[in-house]
Amino acid sequence: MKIIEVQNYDQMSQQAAKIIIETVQDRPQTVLGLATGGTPLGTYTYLVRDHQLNGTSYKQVHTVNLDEYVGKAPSDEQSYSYYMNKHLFEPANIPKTQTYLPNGLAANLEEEAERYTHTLQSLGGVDLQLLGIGKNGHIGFNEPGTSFDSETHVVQLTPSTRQANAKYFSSESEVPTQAITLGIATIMKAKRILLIVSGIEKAEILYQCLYGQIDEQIPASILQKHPHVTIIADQEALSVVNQKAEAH
Ligand SMILES: N[C@@H]1[C@@H](O)[C@H](O)[C@@H](COP(=O)(O)O)O[C@@H]1O
Repeated sequence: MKIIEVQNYDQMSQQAAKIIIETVQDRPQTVLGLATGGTPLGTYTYLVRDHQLNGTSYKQVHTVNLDEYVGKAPSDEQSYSYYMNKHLFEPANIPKTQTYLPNGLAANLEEEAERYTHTLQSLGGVDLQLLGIGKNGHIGFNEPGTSFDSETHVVQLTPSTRQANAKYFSSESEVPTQAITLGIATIMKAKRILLIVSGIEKAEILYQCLYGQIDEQIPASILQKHPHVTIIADQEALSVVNQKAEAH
């Protein structure tokens, strides 16, 4: 795993955007795996800025998102679909027909999860997967205890995740209780993974993910086994890693 330490959130966002831009310029038909949450927002801002200033084209790119809340329509401001359209797809002019998210309104959620797996396969898999990490070590919406062999599936969100994500809703009770997410095995099939981490509240879990036991209780710990992971983390997020390194 390659760890790039940066000073702060802005530098993390800039560096992550640089890697994505280079990947797309190098291979315009790249399949990008994308994430939501607060962490990637700055990265998307830099991608959009570069698109506007330098004209990097996303016309041939396909995007596959990690997850979507069950019960949220794309027109709903709290859906991940709405978030992606607003922060990246529209301002970077990515053709809508080439962007994919699970359908959180599907009548049969299990079938939708399977359909999403097929979509991903038909695209030939993800070339570069952007990932954030939840405070409990989740990736996508794969909560602690999820099998490392899991493919795309429907999940019950844990109280801690619903609490952490409540800041994007008017109250915690508004946070959906279920989501559809790419599984851990699905995420691990990406050719390259770019994990971005910022802030002191992720410092302990980042340490455990990078140097702790590979354990299903800490979903992101599986990344230790991926052959091509780059982690861009700021000083706060790396503070526990650095403290422990000094102590040795
Ligand atoms: N499903 C998303 C994850 O993909 C994301 O990594 C996590 C962390 O969010 P934040 O970046 O806001 O800390 O939030 C959600 O649960």
